[in-house]
Amino acid sequence: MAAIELEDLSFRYRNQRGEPALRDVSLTVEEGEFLGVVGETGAGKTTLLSAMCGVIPFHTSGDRAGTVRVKGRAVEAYGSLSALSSAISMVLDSPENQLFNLHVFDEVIWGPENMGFDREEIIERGERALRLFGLEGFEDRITYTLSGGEKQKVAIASIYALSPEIILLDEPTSQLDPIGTEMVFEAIDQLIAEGVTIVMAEHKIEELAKYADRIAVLRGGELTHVDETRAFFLDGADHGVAPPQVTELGLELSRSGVDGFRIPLTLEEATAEYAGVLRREGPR
Ligand SMILES: Nc1ncnc2c1ncn2[C@@H]1O[C@H](COP(=O)(O)OP(=O)(O)OP(=O)(O)O)[C@@H](O)[C@H]1O
Repeated sequence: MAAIELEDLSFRYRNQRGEPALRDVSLTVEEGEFLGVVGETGAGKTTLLSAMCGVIPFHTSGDRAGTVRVKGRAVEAYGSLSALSSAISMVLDSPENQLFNLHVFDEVIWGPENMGFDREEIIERGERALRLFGLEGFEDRITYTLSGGEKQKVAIASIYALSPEIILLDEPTSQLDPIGTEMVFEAIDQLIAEGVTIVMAEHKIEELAKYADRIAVLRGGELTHVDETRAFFLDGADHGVAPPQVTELGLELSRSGVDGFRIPLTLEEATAEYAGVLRREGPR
């Protein structure tokens, strides 16, 4: 069964003028897939993710047409955002907006507590989430003293503790430096290993090239292109997204030196590494 199905989805915010935020978007996300969503500012990425996870229509109203199904069931049929959250949940771009508790462990168990699990299950879920994302020892850390990357990892762990089968990430690295970005992608790697379905809006095309199974392009609210990642970059299709440049990769693909200081790879190393990524049976 598909994880998410969109059929002719259109949406206009209540106070929106001009073109609607989404126009006739049809798209299927398979179970266990990692779909990257790219597009310029205002293209509709956040709106698309909000419609997938039920923020639209449960939280944000407007004119909506078409259907959104999560695990074969229309989003409205779930009845509420919290009913949907055990199937699909979203990580926002700013961790500050989604960390509510003073201590890391309280943050991670906050969702399971609100779902009404018994105490043993709550603790088990919290510990498992911290273990999975390498956050053991962070239990008593004060959330606002964490680095940006650590905060975002805690945010992902907190969503993971709800065991949703589908996790949406809305530009989770947009406010992070390269080290923080790497932390987030390490966490995403864990989600992939756990078989979680992932939809991620992301500007860092090099990271999507490495991790995503398919890439979708939104432009002016329309889905203009969707393809398997390898074909997306190699087929030269006119999707308007610049392929990862080797020179950019030279900056992106860096390794840790002393005290975590980043050492850029040489151009030859970066080229070889990117070719290696593509040579494997696709990016993933
Ligand atoms: N609450 C709102 N009310 C009215 N219009 C909105 C609202 N939120 C978004 N929009 C408009 O809908 C369109 C799509 O916005 P959206 O935030 O989905 O784009 P985006 O691709 O996520 O952009 P960014 O990369 O800047 O986050 C834009 O024209 C935006 O101005």
